[in-house]
Amino acid sequence: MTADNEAYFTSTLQARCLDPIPYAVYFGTFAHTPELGSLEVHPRTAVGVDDKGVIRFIAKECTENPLDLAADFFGISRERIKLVDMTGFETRFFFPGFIDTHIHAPQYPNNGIFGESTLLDWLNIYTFPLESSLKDLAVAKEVYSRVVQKTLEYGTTTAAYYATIHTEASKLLADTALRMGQRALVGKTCMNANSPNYYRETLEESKRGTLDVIRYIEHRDPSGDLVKPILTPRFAASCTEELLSWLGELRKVKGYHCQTHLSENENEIKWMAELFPQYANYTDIYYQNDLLGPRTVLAHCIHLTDDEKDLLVETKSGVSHCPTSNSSITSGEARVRWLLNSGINVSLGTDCSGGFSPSILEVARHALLVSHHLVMSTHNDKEKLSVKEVLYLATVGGSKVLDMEDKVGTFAVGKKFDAQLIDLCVRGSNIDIFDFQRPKWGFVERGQSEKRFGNLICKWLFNGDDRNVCRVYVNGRPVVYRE
Ligand SMILES: Nc1nc2[nH]cnc2c(=O)[nH]1
Ligand SMILES: [Zn+2]
Repeated sequence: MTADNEAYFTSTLQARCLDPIPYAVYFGTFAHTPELGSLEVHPRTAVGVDDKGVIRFIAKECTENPLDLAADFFGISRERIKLVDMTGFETRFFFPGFIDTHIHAPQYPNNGIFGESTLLDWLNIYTFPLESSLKDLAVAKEVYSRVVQKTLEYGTTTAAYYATIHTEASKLLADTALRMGQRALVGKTCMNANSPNYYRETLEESKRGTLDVIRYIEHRDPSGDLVKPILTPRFAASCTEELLSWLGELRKVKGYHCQTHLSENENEIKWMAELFPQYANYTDIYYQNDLLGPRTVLAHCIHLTDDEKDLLVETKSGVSHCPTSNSSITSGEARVRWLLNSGINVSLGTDCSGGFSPSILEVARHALLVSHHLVMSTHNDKEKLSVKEVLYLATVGGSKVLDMEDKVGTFAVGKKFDAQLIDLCVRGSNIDIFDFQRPKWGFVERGQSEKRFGNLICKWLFNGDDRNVCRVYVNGRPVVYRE
């Protein structure tokens, strides 16, 4: 740990990860997607959250005073419980926080800057020069605080981040997530081959840096409740076989999370075959080096063969679908339905800055549109993803891929309160709700809520943005608070 890092952390004693969590009861409309293709909407619902940020009770269509209910349940006085009552706002609803399973924090300044490039030239022209500049901790501090703040404002409560090859700057990213209260997996990117001289490490530096960052994160958040390390070989091409197998061994022995890229671009796949001729295919490189498993996140997976898909099924590896990036740098259209039907967990990633948007809501929208494009070429209507399905990928899908299904993704007793409060009618909103479209909850018959609210959720998916995010909670703590 450097003096710089220590000062950064302790200078912010208001670090949100250290704030006490209030006992609270949230009262209003709750929506979530517990199963693929389902949407549940529960008006007048009280959700009680304890001082560990855990949801302890859910009272649907509650007619009691929620504070009395919570005081009884927790066995403490009403004064010690925070009431967040949104029942007076019929166009507001709580939704589970979004989970971004693939984002390159250091690339955030390049969002929207990719020209006409495709993956391999994009890396050399735009990406490596920017990433290498984060060796400077002042640059890293600015970039990381802005990307964490921005993703929180878009409702991302959990993110799996790639940092750079730099050890100290990677630690700073973990500190930034902790300080701002975002749930995160943070990985020091490993690159000891086929990378420019100005942005490459030796095998020894990569191993030492990886262990150093893991130890640092585990020291900062010993329970791993908020921030955890993740092994991050950039992609097979940027690592020697020796580094891949060392990381694979570490993963197998210690059970760490792991993230990398797979089958994104056709030229990339050809390059892998040239670099690793002894392996059956691209996926086999990771398979034989023990990098696949239920805590492994594979970004893209666009051009997989049946054999490769079978390796993901066998190892229970998860996929991060990144449709914004795949359209921007012309990588292709991932066959999400095929992956889901094979039993593979699929989630969504912004892939900033291959993708131009930090918003998982926008990525969900693109996932739906890309699935329509797939139908236009395959003429198989079953490829289409619905609004409910892409919202599932944005929440529950992410929780499964990151092995956090017991913790986040839906509102359920025993899970953490990671949530966003959405207001469809906020001033300046991009969404226009007409009077005849308002939910008018007082007149909704039991069991009709989803029908009444479903179209509003569609309007949110297609036209919503950060202006509609009034509040964001992670682990029961408010981390974004507007008005
Ligand atoms: N989209 C994307 N693909 C990669 N493959 C290797 N590195 C990267 C990266 O930074 N972004
Ligand atoms: Zn990526």
